[in-house]
Amino acid sequence: MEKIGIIGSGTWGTAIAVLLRNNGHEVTLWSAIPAEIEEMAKTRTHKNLPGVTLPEGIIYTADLEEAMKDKNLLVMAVPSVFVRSTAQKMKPFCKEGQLIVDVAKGIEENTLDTMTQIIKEELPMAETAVLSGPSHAEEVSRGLPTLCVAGSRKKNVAEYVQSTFISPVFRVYTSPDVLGIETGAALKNVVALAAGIADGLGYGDNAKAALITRGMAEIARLGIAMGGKYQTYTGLSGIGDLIVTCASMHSRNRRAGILIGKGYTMEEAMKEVQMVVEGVYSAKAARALAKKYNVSMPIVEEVNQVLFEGKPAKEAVADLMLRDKRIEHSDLPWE
Ligand SMILES: NC(=O)C1=CN([C@@H]2O[C@H](COP(=O)(O)OP(=O)(O)OC[C@H]3O[C@@H](n4cnc5c(N)ncnc54)[C@H](O)[C@@H]3O)[C@@H](O)[C@H]2O)C=CC1
Ligand SMILES: O=C(CO)COP(=O)(O)O
Repeated sequence: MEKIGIIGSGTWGTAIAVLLRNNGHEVTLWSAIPAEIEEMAKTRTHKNLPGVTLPEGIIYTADLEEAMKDKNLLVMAVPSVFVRSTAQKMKPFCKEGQLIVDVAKGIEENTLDTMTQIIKEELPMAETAVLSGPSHAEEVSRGLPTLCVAGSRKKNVAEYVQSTFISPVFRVYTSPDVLGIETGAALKNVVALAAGIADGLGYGDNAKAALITRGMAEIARLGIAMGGKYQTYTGLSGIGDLIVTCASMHSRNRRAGILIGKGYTMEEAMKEVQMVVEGVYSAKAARALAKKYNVSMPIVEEVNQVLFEGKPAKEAVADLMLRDKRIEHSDLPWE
């Protein structure tokens, strides 16, 4: 049995608490918002996970020291925009070699840092890892079969995360490609906004499949330029997560996109979804990274124009359709 502190009690932190508690670990769940965690402790439910009763024995706290004290593993589960400020608050309680597994998916807008890079900057004494893949909280919290990948540069760390999280309903692979996992995780949210917008416009399944495929090409192009590995983008944290986020009714990014496609502004859509829409924050970072690495990302560019420059969604799709004629990438030379 491991002692685990989960930093963040949104839907994902809570679903992970359910998984890890059912795996027999001692689980402490922390929230920055005392009223939120008190309500969860009282009702053993989460407002955005209807029908799920939280298992017995989870410890609920708004005290960061309590959440971190004597823990074998911490899970960073706050939305990406709060990862830096939360890591700063964790500093006084963070011991040498403390393992922190990031599960937040994003790239910081002003620094272009990934989540484990932020954690390392703020908590240099910590050991970091990442857990990612197609894993909606709504399904994980109900014990539905899910597969993820645990990433660390160190094999023993990745394998420790794997053995802590793995269960008959949650299969975990390992990978040394932390950057590939983190870039796939953050960038798929931007493409999922585009997929949602296409749904909101009433465009069909062909358009969806095209966005997933060409979106993956953009993600892999940028990720590989940054140092990620091709195979990672064909794996669970790449195409796997992109598919589920573009297709699932649970996806916050897709749902926000649908509303935008129907004519809502970005702000109205985010308000309506009520949970974090990470793609909105990662979109600007993705555009900046595309520029920095001189990589073509037309879908990311159009999403930015729709979100932040008032471009009508229909016009964005038309502009994607009317781009210059291209070859689909192939290693096979022409005859
Ligand atoms: N929900 C899901 O199915 C999955 C989410 N993720 C990732 O997990 C991260 C968290 O997402 P969700 O749990 O869905 O978010 P959520 O929208 O359900 O929860 C947001 C939480 O943010 C917390 N919060 C508010 N202000 C804060 C502050 N100042 N400092 C720290 N925390 C604060 C609140 O406790 C709130 O519960 C995101 O990066 C998301 O991409 C990853 C995989 C699955
Ligand atoms: O990352 C996720 C599933 O793997 C969650 O995606 P959304 O934030 O779009 O719901």
